[in-house]
Amino acid sequence: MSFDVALTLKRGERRMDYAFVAGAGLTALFGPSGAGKTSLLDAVAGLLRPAEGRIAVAGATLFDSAARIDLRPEKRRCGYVFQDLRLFPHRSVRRNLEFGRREGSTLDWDHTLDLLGIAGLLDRMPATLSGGEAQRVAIGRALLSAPEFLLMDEPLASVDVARREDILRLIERIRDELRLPILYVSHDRAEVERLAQTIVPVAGPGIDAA
Ligand SMILES: Nc1ncnc2c1ncn2[C@@H]1O[C@H](COP(=O)(O)OP(=O)(O)OP(=O)(O)O)[C@@H](O)[C@H]1O
Repeated sequence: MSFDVALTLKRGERRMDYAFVAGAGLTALFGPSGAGKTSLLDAVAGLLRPAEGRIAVAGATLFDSAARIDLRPEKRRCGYVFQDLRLFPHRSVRRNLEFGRREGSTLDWDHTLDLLGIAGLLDRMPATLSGGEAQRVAIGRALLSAPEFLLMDEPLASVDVARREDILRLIERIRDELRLPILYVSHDRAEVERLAQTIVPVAGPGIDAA
């Protein structure tokens, strides 16, 4: 199993329940705005503590309330591509990529730059990048941390229509060549149907309340 999740998150007054298992490849969390997709990625990354439940990725238990397991974020070995990218604005692309870099990555530095087509951007500052370029740098930073799996939150959100296809193909290559399990958030059905081996509908708290 790539992802084996059964848990409850509480945010304010809201309670969100998730339960799914997924095999190899890309698993898409699909649902409307506010349904709780980003909250789940944060929980898998170890940035948001579940009220209860269990999270296992590729056979490793990251969180299990019953067994009192709660690995620290840096022990979870995930590459997280945030929805807002979170590149460091005062650091060059090179220094952004070096941050969190870890030896043992499936791809070395040169191959990563090559795969992403970002070798020519190393001396640029994030504010000077287009949406698509910034997205590729954020994906590069995640890959260079030698992750065991990837979390990607709406990676096409800040990419203009003309560059969408490039990023879609890139994500397909990461999925097929690196074979990392990917948990991917989107609210676009066509995108999800193209990319995902497993689709997990996230209905959100509105359904619970009904
Ligand atoms: N820091 C927070 N404190 C309290 N409630 C929060 C917090 N962040 C999110 N929420 C609530 O949790 C619920 C799920 O939010 P979340 O961001 O996970 O949804 P989402 O499906 O990722 O939405 P979107 O597609 O708009 O990013 C929402 O009702 C939201 O208002």
